[in-house]
Amino acid sequence: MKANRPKRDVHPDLARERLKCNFNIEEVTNIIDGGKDKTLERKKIEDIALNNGACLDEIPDECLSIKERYENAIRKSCIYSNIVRNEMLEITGMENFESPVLRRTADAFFKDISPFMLHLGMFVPTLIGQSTPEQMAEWLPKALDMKIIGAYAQTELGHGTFIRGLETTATYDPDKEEFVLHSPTITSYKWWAGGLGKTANHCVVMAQLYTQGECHGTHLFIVQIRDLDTHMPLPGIKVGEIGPRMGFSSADNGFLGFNSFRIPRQNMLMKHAKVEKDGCYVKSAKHGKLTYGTMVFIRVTLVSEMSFNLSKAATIAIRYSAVRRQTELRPNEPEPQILDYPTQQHKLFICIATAHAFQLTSKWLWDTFQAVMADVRKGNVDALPELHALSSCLKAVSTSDALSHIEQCRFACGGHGYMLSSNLPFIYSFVAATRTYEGDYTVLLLQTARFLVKAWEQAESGNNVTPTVAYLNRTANTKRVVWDNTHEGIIQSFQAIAAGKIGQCVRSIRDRIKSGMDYEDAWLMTTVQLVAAAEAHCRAVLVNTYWNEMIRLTKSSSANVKTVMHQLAVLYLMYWALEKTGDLLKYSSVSKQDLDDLQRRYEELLAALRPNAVSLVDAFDLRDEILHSSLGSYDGCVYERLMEEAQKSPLNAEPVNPSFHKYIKPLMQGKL
Ligand SMILES: CCCCCCCCCCCCCCCCCCCCC/C=C/C(=O)SCCNC(=O)CCNC(=O)[C@H](O)C(C)(C)COP(=O)(O)OP(=O)(O)OC[C@H]1O[C@@H](n2cnc3c(N)ncnc32)[C@H](O)[C@@H]1OP(=O)(O)O
Ligand SMILES: Cc1cc2nc3c(=O)[nH]c(=O)nc-3n(C[C@H](O)[C@H](O)[C@H](O)COP(=O)(O)OP(=O)(O)OC[C@H]3O[C@@H](n4cnc5c(N)ncnc54)[C@H](O)[C@@H]3O)c2cc1C
Repeated sequence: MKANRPKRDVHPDLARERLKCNFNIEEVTNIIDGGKDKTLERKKIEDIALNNGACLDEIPDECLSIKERYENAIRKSCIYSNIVRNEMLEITGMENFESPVLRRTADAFFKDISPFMLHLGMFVPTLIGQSTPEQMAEWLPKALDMKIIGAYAQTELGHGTFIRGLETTATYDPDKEEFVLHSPTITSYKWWAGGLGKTANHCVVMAQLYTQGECHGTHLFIVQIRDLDTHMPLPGIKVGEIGPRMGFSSADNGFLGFNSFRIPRQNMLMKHAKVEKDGCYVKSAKHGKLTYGTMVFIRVTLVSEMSFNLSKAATIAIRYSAVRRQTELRPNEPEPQILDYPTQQHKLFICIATAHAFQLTSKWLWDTFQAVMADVRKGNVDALPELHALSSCLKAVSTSDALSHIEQCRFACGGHGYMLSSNLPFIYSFVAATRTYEGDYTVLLLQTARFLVKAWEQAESGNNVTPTVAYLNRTANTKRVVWDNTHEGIIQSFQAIAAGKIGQCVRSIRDRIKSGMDYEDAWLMTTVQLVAAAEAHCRAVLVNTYWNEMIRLTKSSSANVKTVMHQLAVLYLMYWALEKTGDLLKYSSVSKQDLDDLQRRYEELLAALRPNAVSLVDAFDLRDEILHSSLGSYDGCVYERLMEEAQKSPLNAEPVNPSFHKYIKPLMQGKL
């Protein structure tokens, strides 16, 4: 049911903030969306979804029981998927089913997450990326039409990171032309898959393939797990929900075990390898890791997902900071808006800049991904290692940075930021999971580090390396870069830090080998440094890409938009330079005086951005229905909304709670 919200006048402090804006908000929105057309398309889609849908709940999700929350999420998912199927995909085109607009609009329906998210987010992309044309023709239309609902079951109780260690087996039986899926141990039970517990009737399963007595490693299979009519688990399937967790509370993350469960041979996803009727294994892929393709795809999409989540948190915290007043600066003067405190600006303006940095970088990464995949389709897999290294580190660093900045947004809202009605705790717990899923932070940075060490050795011996590490050709044999406080200088310093750290890792590994260790131990002992080197490389990529994309995308912008976009990018460079002063001192010629100057310029930039702060978050163009926040709505009526939300607490349904008569009164009377 749709709840009606009273229309309120905009809070005078927010109204005054908007009058200070000196740039064209719509132009900035267009840059974020990827062009004027994209903004129009997004707005049209949002109108369709939000004018049709049951987006607001009478009772907040957090006041429902686990079961009620799930059932409500399913109800809304069905409404939303109908709108997606019947109206939105008409606009975006069927091939853009994963469009960020659909993801963004979904937030108006789900404060937390839809149990269908993994169907569209991973099941469908796996069908597209891993099926033969015949398999695609069989499964994809059913999946897009919601005739089947899928999950992605890879992780097991015993293994998430180490995919080669998965224990579920798929053994081919040539007599019946079937695979037999089996979970031999408790640790082999599939665990975590979103939507698997109660919602999905199909799933993609990763299992060790055995045929003709030989194990060929992990492969993907499509498996029906529930009856399409009764929804009962099929015989041989044990499936359920894994229990309450930190977030993801409206989705049914599931477990799944197989007891010699049979599926037809055609259910092995055979784009990159197949098993013939007689059991003969034939590999067609030119790269052994193409079955990991869905993970690479999601890692790429997560960078823009992080921008979106950060833009929500920044909008909430900045609007709140414009209406919140606290502490007299001088006796008898009005209390200032907390946004006037430079410490508050330091917490928050970096969130706006980072949302831009991730958004612009994510578009560039998406284009890179598309280009590499086009090459792969033609049989050229040369660029795959670089894409894997890039998507791994950008996923790791963007999720980790988004998480800590979102926490800063919560700190910036004081006690009220702790309220679920602010939505900051939901955003935080959603993003907290992204640092772990689709590859844990450390594990992915170590993947990037493998690539970097090889690239460093190439550059050291004078060979040209691939574009994202091309800076190694300039810096691999340089000791310290000369400090220069322009944007080019700061970007080069980040590259010098990365090169210096990678070089140090290579030397550590070599020294350890010289002292008698084997390569594996030398690598292991160096992993703390390797993670730091991969993070440094990622920061070098981020600052460079953000800067270049900002310049490219503002070429035809009006002067004030150019200025404000430039200011944000400079803020981003300076913030990270100041965060990494130890590294700068180690790998560049920066002096104490240079760092003091940088600090002063950073503080001046905070002050310069201050008048445009509210308009910069308005430019994210996040409708109240998407923000779900008592603190962040466009009108800024924070206190009215907090009070309104408080009334919805189930504890306020009755003036006296029965526990008073049952426990407190007897306690007071000494009768307990
Ligand atoms: C209509 C309905 C509407 C309903 C409403 C919903 C609306 C929503 C709509 C929008 C949809 C959009 C959704 C977007 C949001 C998405 C949200 C998604 C939520 C996701 C939830 C989570 C899911 C999961 O977590 S799935 C499980 C993921 N698991 C992992 O990531 C595991 C991590 N581990 C690994 O990746 C590997 O094990 C690894 C890489 C660590 C090691 O692998 P290995 O096999 O052991 O390899 P190794 O020996 O170390 O390396 C050998 C060699 O191979 C290279 N390598 C490894 N991986 C790759 C790769 N992927 N590509 C290329 N190369 C690779 C590696 O680098 C080595 O190279 P060399 O050094 O050269 O030897
Ligand atoms: C909300 C949520 C949703 C999920 N959804 C799905 C889903 O839909 N489908 C699915 O298949 N999976 C899903 N997952 C599982 C997820 O992909 C895994 O949890 C993730 O890949 C991490 O693996 P793990 O849990 O085995 O952690 P572990 O690998 O056990 O990590 C534990 C710690 O060990 C460290 N570590 C592990 N290996 C190494 C190493 N080689 N070197 C250094 N340190 C190491 C890690 O850094 C980490 O600190 C989901 C998880 C979450 C939290």
